[in-house]
Amino acid sequence: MPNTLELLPAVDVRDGQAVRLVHGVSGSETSYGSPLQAALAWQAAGAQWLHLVDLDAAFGTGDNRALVAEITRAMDIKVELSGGIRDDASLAAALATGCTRVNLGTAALETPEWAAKAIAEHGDKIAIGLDVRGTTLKGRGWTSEGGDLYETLARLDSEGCARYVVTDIGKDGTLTGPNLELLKNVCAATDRPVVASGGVSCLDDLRALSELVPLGVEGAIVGKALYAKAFTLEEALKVVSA
Ligand SMILES: O=C(O)c1ccccc1N[C@@H]1O[C@H](COP(=O)(O)O)[C@@H](O)[C@H]1O
Repeated sequence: MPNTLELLPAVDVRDGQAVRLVHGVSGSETSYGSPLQAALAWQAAGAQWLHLVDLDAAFGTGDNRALVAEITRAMDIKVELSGGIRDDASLAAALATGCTRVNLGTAALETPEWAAKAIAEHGDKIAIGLDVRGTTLKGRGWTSEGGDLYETLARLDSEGCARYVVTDIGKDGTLTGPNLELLKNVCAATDRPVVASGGVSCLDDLRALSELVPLGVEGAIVGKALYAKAFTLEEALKVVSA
């Protein structure tokens, strides 16, 4: 397990544009232009990872699969791909982009047998996105309820899930700081690495998340703060490598 926090700048794609949402609510988006340019900018700034989300596929309002594949193929860095990966065809297409891993969200809640099969077949190329309000999991673009966080975590642990990406929906896109209590509780409940998502607003948030690395927080997804220029990615990378 690495002893410094990995940073995953996010590019969320809706209708061909890089966007940020507030609380993941469809319609709340602010547009930031070309997702390829955003991804290339994060790579040029020194990112080792890109967190790339097809929001239309997650919401069921179409998809940006061709564009997401083009972006993934254009990257020299590791790519974590998510949004709408829910069956054999979408999983095969996602893995064929050459991404480093994929996140399954809704599928782990609605088709747990299929998700378990994907975990068994693809090992650490699969992460499960645990998107929560309180301790209730959410799927389908965070509009449907999917059960209890800790019960699902125990089931996925027993199925061999390699890693979790934990998003506090109440924090996502709000620049109000990560939910450190939630992350500590999840780390206490599993021995698998956890990637934190939602709420990062300033460099001190990254310092606070870095303190959770010994507990099992492996990385942090950073979105709005970078687009709003609260800090630069270069500054963030310096903070986490200190
Ligand atoms: O990232 C977001 O802002 C987001 C908002 C609303 C829904 C999903 C979102 N992102 C990620 O999409 C996948 C879930 O997709 P699916 O359920 O597997 O189709 C998950 O990684 C979310 O964190």
